[in-house]
Amino acid sequence: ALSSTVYAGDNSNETQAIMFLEEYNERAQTVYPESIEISWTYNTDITEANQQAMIDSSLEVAQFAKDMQVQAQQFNRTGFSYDTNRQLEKLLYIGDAAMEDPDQLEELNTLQAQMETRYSTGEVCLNNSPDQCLELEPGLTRIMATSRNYDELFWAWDGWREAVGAPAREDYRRYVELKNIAAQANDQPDCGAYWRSWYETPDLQAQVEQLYNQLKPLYQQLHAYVRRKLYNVYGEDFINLRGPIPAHILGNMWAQSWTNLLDLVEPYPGKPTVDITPSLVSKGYTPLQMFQVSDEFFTSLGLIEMPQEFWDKSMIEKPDDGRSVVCHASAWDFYNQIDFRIKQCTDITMDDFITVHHEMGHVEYYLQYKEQPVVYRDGANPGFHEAVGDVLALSVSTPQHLYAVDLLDTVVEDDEADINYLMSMALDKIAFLPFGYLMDLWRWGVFDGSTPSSKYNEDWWKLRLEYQGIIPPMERNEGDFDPAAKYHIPASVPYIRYFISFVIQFQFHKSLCAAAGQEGPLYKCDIYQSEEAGTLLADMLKFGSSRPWPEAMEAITGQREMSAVPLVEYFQPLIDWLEEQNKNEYIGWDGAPEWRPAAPGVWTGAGVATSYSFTVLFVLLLGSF
Ligand SMILES: C[C@H](N[C@H](C(=O)O)[C@@H]1CCCN1C(=O)[C@@H](N)CC(=O)O)C(=O)N1CCC[C@H]1C(=O)O
Ligand SMILES: [Zn+2]
Repeated sequence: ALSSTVYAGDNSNETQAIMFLEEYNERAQTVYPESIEISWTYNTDITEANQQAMIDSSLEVAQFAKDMQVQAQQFNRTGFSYDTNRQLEKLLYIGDAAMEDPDQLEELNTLQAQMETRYSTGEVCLNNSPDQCLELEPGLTRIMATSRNYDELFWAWDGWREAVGAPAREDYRRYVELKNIAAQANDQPDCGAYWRSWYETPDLQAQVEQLYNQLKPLYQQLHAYVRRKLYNVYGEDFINLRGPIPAHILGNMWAQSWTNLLDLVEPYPGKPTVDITPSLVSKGYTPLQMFQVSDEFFTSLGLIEMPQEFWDKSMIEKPDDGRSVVCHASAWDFYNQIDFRIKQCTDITMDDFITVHHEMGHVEYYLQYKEQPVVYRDGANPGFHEAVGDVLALSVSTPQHLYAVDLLDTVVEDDEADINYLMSMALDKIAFLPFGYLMDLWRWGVFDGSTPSSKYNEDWWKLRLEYQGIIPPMERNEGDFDPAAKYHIPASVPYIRYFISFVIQFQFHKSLCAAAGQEGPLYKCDIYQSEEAGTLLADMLKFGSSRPWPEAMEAITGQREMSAVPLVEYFQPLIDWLEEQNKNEYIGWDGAPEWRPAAPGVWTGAGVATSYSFTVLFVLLLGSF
């Protein structure tokens, strides 16, 4: 609906409107590619000059978007066709580019670039010695994934927040003010409302809250079971069996995925592992081979292969020439129907193998809708874009598939092995749900003013306790700014899309499995080489954002709603198993409100040095007898 800021002109000539849209589509495919290439240069070589070039270029693109908006506003759209109307509307709401004051837009772009640079170059140094510094990828990520030392984990967790969290607070406070000014220039009350408007779903918040409440019992069961297992490892000083879990011992810097705890929590340890990390390493897999295996899965469905330019220009490994890069993995559409890339500091792990599929899912979507007008080269909604790669990964991850493509040497098919597999999937998909939900619960509160900057960290940890059932290993205060330790906050990338994706990907999986003629339990389905499944998916992807997302949902699932039912169906055997396992556990974490974990010890890396020197000393002593 049009209102004060964005008004209608009086030109009712639809032929002129269509000619304008065609001219826009032509010019956009020069303006955007040039700017995205400059952004790519910064992302793959962080320097002051490249950062400034990106800021300058984004100001030029904003001017182009503004010029186009003024032209789009001349039309009176009331009598126009659905498609002309929809295309024009996409040109009226242009995000930050709508800001009236160019100085404020430059300030905002500079803040966003500075926050991204701080995060991407952040590091934690041992004993403050500059030659023992670790960046997030791969150093700190590997520690969070593999260490079982409570103090070492705290060192990495706290050091990262000290390096990139607290220092971002003031930038973030000003960023929020400017983002809200931009939102109001797009006729929205605040930035959270503007981000939600992309879903064209008036009751979006109510819908995601309902989905979360339907899934909360699954999460509480998993939380209780994992808490018990962590209690067996870390003991009663650090784990209270009726309370929240310390945030730094869940195998991930943000506790958003618990897959790295599989060796601690596996229900039936005797079975062959479903984690292919050892296989990838022992078989000498390279990042390129990981990408090729993923591409082969996509093409086995009849989907479009990655083009030559993708292989020529992507960055799939962290450079070793001293360059600073934005390691956080991402997929890139250059909006010229030719250039599509992934930038990933790929580590040889199952986590990164899954991420490769996630990113390639984005590129597949780009390829499928590249014939659409530029204004429609987007997901049906942002959650759809996040779901594509993950849907395929649900098939790839099955032990049967991994065995078939020689990524697992042995596979056992019995009830216990199935429970092990479902546990490994739950550690990713169920553990994620509260995090995927709370990230934007916090940000929506920040943008609408209910969370003032004086309560940024307090409200963050309130949500982390209420939804994730985790607690900081040490008392936090407003001198900290922990949300900025997660990429999407300083990088200004909305997050509810991932929560939505984790729900709808199981709806898509169920429909694609039916199309592939797979009859067994949903968690065993593998759509590999099914052209029927591929066609069903591709036909929806080709829509881009040309139709409202319920139509895209209907194209795949035959109905128009988001639903948690397929996710619950997929995990049902594990839910039953967990309820049995947990029958004497305290479910939830409100049973010890006064409890706090004991303080972590100081980690100087001495743990390694001491044990090493002790061994040497011991051998010397032996030798002297
Ligand atoms: C690893 C992944 N990186 C994002 C993604 O791929 O979504 C990157 C960075 C932000 C947006 N982005 C893109 O690539 C977009 N250009 C894609 C598009 O919209 O076209 C990521 O952040 N993930 C994956 C699981 C949960 C979440 C996390 O790791 O918390
Ligand atoms: Zn994504």
